[in-house]
Amino acid sequence: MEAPLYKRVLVKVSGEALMGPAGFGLHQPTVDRIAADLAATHALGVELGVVVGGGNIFRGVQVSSQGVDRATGDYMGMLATVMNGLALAAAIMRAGTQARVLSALDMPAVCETYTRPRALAHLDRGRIVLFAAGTGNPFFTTDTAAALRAIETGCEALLKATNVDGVYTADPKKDPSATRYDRISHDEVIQKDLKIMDTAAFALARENALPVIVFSIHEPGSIRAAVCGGGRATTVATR
Ligand SMILES: Nc1ncnc2c1ncn2[C@@H]1O[C@H](COP(=O)(O)OP(=O)(O)O)[C@@H](O)[C@H]1O
Ligand SMILES: O=c1ccn([C@@H]2O[C@H](COP(=O)(O)OP(=O)(O)O)[C@@H](O)[C@H]2O)c(=O)[nH]1
Repeated sequence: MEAPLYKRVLVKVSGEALMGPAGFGLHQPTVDRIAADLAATHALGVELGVVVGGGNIFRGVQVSSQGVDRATGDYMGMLATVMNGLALAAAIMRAGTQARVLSALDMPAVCETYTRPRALAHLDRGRIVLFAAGTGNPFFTTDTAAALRAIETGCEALLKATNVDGVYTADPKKDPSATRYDRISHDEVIQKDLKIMDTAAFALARENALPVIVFSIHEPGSIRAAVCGGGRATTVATR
């Protein structure tokens, strides 16, 4: 029986992870697979917060190049994360685990508004908490939201479930000779400008000694494996 290394973690699920092979929007079998992995991780007794991205639907920078101002584009991006949060929460509940969506932007007819005490109360009661609408501010990313919520809610690690199986010496999609780190410090990631998460997110993680585990979401069961210290991943931590 695998044993979890952590009592409470924050999982960052990118919007793109939810589109699967579809190329845009939500691919329901992929959403269900990720929801099942989250539910199985929760069943190990781990308290789970999840920050969902929105890149499968909308990114602020895309429209800002087409004439919509950046802040407005970013609010549209944050709304996309709320849609993803609702879809993922519904899938988690279908998998038999309680889940709640807390949005950084007030939309009481749709879901609860994020407050730290509310999030902590849900986590204490064993519900998976989905943090939507990023930080609630334009010019930020959901990676920064993930680091922020992880620290605010006392998570022991940030699990970044992404397209690649770890942090490389360079972007592996552009440089085939790039090699993967098993372990690296926050300092080194920032100094070498390794673009797996934005610098604001890594700086926040470094200041608060929050380990970041980077692994591929395409591998079935990878969230559960990462929580148990298994699978292929890079650990970013203070040396
Ligand atoms: N040094 C690096 N190591 C690993 N991946 C990198 C690196 N630099 C850039 N990348 C790219 O970062 C991408 C993951 O970041 P991003 O697309 O922002 O993730 P997400 O959408 O999961 O938040 C990978 O697909 C990879 O191509
Ligand atoms: O705190 C935040 C988080 C997100 N966004 C907007 O929401 C979009 C979707 O988030 P992100 O690109 O981080 O999603 P992911 O890459 O994880 O799918 C971003 O492009 C931004 O436009 C924002 O303005 N503030």
